[in-house]
Amino acid sequence: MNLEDYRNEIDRIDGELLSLLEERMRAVSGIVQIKKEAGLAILDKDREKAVFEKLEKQLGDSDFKDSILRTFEDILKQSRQYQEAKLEN
Ligand SMILES: C=C(O[C@@H]1C=C(C(=O)O)C=C[C@H]1O)C(=O)O
Repeated sequence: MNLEDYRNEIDRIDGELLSLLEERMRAVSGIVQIKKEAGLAILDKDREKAVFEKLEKQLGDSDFKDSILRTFEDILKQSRQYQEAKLEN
């Protein structure tokens, strides 16, 4: 594959990631409504530990481990920030 081929592949993958991230945020949006009604805390450390344990098990190429896990740390951080903003309103 040449440079353009790889970039086309990245564009396709970015499109898939975008849809999946939107889908994930829609689920987060449902969760924050439940938390709001039940008066539950946004941060759930046990759940986050379980999320990361699952991800580590599913990881295929260990060479990407640190980069991918850091990306998920950001995804969860954004998820919490979104929920905090929703709870403020
Ligand atoms: C979405 C939740 O809220 C927080 C964000 C999480 C996530 O984005 O995966 C996981 C746990 C919580 O700290 C949840 O409680 O499931």
